[in-house]
Amino acid sequence: MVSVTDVSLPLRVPPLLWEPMGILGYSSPRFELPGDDHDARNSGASGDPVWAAPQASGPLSAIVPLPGSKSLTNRELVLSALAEEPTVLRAPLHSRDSSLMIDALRSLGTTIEPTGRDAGDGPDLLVTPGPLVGGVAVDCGLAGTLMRFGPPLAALALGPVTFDGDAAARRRPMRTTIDSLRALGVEVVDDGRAALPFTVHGAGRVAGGEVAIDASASSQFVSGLLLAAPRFDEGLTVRHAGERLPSLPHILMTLATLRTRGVSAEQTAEAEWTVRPGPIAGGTVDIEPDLSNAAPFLAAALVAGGRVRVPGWPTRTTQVGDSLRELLVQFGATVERVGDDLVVDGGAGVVGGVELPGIDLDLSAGGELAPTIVALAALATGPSRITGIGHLRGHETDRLAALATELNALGGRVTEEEDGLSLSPAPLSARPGRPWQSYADHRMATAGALLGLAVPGLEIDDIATTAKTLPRFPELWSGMLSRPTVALGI
Ligand SMILES: O=C(O)C1=C[C@@H](OP(=O)(O)O)[C@@H](O)[C@H](O)C1
Ligand SMILES: C=C(OP(=O)(O)O)C(=O)O
Repeated sequence: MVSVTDVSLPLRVPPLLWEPMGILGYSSPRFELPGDDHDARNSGASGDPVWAAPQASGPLSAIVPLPGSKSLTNRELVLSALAEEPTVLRAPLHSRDSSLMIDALRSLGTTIEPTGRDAGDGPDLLVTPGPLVGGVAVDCGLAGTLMRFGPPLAALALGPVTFDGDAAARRRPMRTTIDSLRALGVEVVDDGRAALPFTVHGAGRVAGGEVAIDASASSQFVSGLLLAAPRFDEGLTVRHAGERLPSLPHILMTLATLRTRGVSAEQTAEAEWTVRPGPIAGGTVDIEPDLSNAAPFLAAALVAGGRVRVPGWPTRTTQVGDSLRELLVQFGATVERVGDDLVVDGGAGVVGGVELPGIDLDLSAGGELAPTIVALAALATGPSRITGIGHLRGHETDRLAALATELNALGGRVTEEEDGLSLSPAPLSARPGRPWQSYADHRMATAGALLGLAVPGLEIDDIATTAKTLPRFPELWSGMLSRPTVALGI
């Protein structure tokens, strides 16, 4: 759980000592491949070298420490910018998505500086709110959290704020953000496509009140409004009127982060949430490790066999990644807590002859886990059906099409349905010269790496795209595969 406590804030650090877009090396979605023993040859769709997905040489015995949650980091950055006092974010995520959020908030008038501590994945951050100013352009990259959380905050700025992003970001659904702001009296100018790019003309205040929206394409439409709502004159009640609502845990996470900072934020009906106006506290906020990014690593135990341990698994959390504890059991894993850590044991694993069962699963609550779960289902010996994930067509890429295309290119038998995917068992094999395509989607890239444990010769076109939420993915992945058993003692 995040916690807010009063601390004495550290001294300001000169900004030049730390520049997230420079020194940490994720100013673009590409970054240099870390030195490991996997060949980089041929060329992927991005023009970068392909990454030869490593196979496991034996059962795993790995401890994989994961950096901070994307969803918590970007919520806490927004709340810190809107707070009445400074906040220290401890162990935040440093990745492309969080870096873009930091840049956006800085340009809007927030001061964000590193503090002393860096446990290896980047420094803690001191966020000092300032008056929100317009006249700026925000690059959302491909970050859903920025394109949906940024505009309601920009409505509180004085002046125009233009939002744009990657080519793929211009295809992501934005209509509900635009329509809801207009319904609240905020001027938004777009080119008629109800997509990026568009401009929010902030008037320095938003009256708030009530708004009915269709959040069936993304829960982030709800979260974005709720995060800014304490600063609206009357607060806000958001009512979802669409036929389905994906990713409910992420809305509950939003309410929890608001409440932890002293804001009244409640679910007031089945699909209705109310945030009352009031000050947002600062203090110190601890960011949990990203449990959704744990998915491919923990699932690796089921494929390669052996045990994978993720340190610092929270005992109570709003992260949907916590549901991996049940999901992986459905595939036959043993999952246990050891102290503060989570350990997944996959026995001999697929490569050791274990047959994974097929599954029938509604994943609407945890769509961001789908690429990992679908990859496991593709290795199962029984048929699977994964439903409730139609909204994944509006994620980083159309994930249903991408998963079906890439798995079928390996010989899989995957069918796209309106609301999900069905899979029939089939042997998978890599086709020389035809790497697994990531479609600029970090979770497609990690799903490919997971399959590569069991599919000899599999190459990934663009492993660097994992920098969206986990810049050290290739390094962590090869570390997981190479560490000696005894030294780790698990
Ligand atoms: O609010 C958030 O932090 C998120 C909400 C979800 O979005 P959708 O509701 O669009 O699936 C999730 O998939 C995404 O990775 C992060
Ligand atoms: C859907 C995802 O990201 P975003 O926050 O960009 O929507 C994701 O990380 O799986």
